[in-house]
Amino acid sequence: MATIVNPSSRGYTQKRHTTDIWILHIQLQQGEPEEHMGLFLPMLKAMSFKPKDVRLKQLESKTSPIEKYIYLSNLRNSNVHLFYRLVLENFTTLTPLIYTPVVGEACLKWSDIYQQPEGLYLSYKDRGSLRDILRNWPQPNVAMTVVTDGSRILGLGDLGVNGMGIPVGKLALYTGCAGIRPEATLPLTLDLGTNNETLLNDPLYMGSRMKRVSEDEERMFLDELMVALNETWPGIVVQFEDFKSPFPALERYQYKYSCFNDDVQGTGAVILAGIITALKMSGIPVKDQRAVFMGAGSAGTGVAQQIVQYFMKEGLTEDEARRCFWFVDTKGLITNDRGDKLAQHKLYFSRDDNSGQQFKSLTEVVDYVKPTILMGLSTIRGIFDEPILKKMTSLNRHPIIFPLSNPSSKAECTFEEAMKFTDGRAIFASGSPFPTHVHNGKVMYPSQGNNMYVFPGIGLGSILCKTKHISQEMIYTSAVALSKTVIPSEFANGMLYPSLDRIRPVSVIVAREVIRQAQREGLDREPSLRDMNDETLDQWINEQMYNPHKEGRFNELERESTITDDAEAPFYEKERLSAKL
Ligand SMILES: NC(=O)c1ccc[n+]([C@@H]2O[C@H](COP(=O)([O-])OP(=O)(O)OC[C@H]3O[C@@H](n4cnc5c(N)ncnc54)[C@H](O)[C@@H]3O)[C@@H](O)[C@H]2O)c1
Ligand SMILES: O=C(O)C[C@H](O)C(=O)O
Ligand SMILES: [Mg+2]
Repeated sequence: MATIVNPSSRGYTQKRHTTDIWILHIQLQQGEPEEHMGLFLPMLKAMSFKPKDVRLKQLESKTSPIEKYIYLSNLRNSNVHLFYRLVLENFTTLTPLIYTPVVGEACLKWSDIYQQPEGLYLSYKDRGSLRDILRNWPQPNVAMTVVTDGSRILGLGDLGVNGMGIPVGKLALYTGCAGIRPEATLPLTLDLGTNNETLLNDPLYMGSRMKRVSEDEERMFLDELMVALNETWPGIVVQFEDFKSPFPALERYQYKYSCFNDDVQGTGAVILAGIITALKMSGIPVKDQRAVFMGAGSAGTGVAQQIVQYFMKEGLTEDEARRCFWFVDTKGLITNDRGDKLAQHKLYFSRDDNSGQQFKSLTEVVDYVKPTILMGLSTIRGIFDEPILKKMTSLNRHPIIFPLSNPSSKAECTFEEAMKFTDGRAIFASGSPFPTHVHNGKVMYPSQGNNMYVFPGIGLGSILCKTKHISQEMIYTSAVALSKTVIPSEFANGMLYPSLDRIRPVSVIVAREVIRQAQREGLDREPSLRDMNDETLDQWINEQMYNPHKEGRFNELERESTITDDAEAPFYEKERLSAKL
């Protein structure tokens, strides 16, 4: 039977061995039947052994996406560098498992699948002591936090503390995409109650069994939190995530602290970048664009505001730009004379040119507006149905169709539906990933307009230049920078975003442009970066980024360990590489 060479015989201390070899060894020791070891046999016979290969095989052997999610979470907790090495080497295939869509399922089941603490939960009872609690966090140098109150997790609604999957997942992308060191990230979930009855009645639910606190109470809690975070880790960048709208914290804090709301601003930036490229593809000038937005929440209005800014830079007046948008919410087209009191964030886009007519359904609105762009941020799966998509195709040579609701189960249409019902003519981007589709023998490539293209670079740039706050122009600049990263071959394939395989260099470009904009506005507090030209700055940014390939012990093991037929099994010592966290 094959056994594994004792690493000390190759000059390694046993301590250096990773958990991977231990797992293989235990399985062999237990005399697993050969058919069960099928996955491992070729590796055991191979001369060159790589822990990451074993991990990928083990991952493949998990049958359901949620098992894969749990497997990867455990790997991150037991061997953080190996986890990030795998992520970086297999970014396109692993991202859907560590983030959307599978993170949605993980959040739905969070209390059931809970394995270990992966972030900090602050509950309403903790108010008055937030600073002391933060000081107990074992990491001295936290630079970035993603914070949610779980009140609107993706398109899945109020999931209370089960929303922790989102800060954990987004921060994994910060590390993966932008090289923020894992120990410099703090996943933070506020337990301010939940209005989700299913959770309140679930004996396994880990959050407080109380209804959500009032808006005023939440605001006071956030006021204390922002002070506490900045006293504990001065200059920390705070990303607000998945708070139910209306969420006034952005207006309250954006000029006081280094913070941004990813659902409003990150979404706005990433979708603007996609729209800039989509307009080039469609060939229709800005002044002739008519965009119907299904869903008028934080993301929808955030996206439209960014596009307004772009249309103005392209020569429209603010009023002309604003009038390119029609919003639909649960009550139909948003108009001034609809008869209900509109939420503050909807007022700007409310129509006054409807001549008293009110339109309830999306179909009626599409017939009335004849849009060039259809944007979905409504959480209604399938609302972009066959008749709507066909209608868009009859109106446009290349209709721009963006079903952005997450996770995939909430998407307004799938890529396949979009291709089928527009005869392959749609210019498409979704929030969650979809597979390629063959239409009339031609492979069609979906674009994923996900915030992960911008928030890592926004965070990285903000941290590195020590910005005083994150301005609207810095966000806008990230969008323009992203739009310029699409290369001709991607454009030719109908892709609106760069390939995810290039996410690190793309994040460097976004970070650099965010820094440059902070410098233009005098917000930066790291003057040495001003003297660098772009090339030097890019190189410097790269040098600051966490690179799992250069970290620690397993790197040596990767290069040199082998498996032979007759050696002793290694000693296993559970060593938490993430112990710093
Ligand atoms: N880039 C991305 O991938 C990205 C980024 C942010 C948000 N999103 C997704 O966008 C969706 C919305 O996010 P949000 O922050 O705006 O949420 P939100 O709760 O603030 O807004 C949701 C909007 O949808 C509308 N809506 C809900 N049900 C409706 C119905 N039956 N008919 C018409 N309108 C309806 C609501 O009126 C509201 O205006 C979520 O699914 C989220 O995951 C995607
Ligand atoms: O950024 C994302 O991946 C998703 C977005 O924040 C969302 O809420 O759906
Ligand atoms: Mg979000």
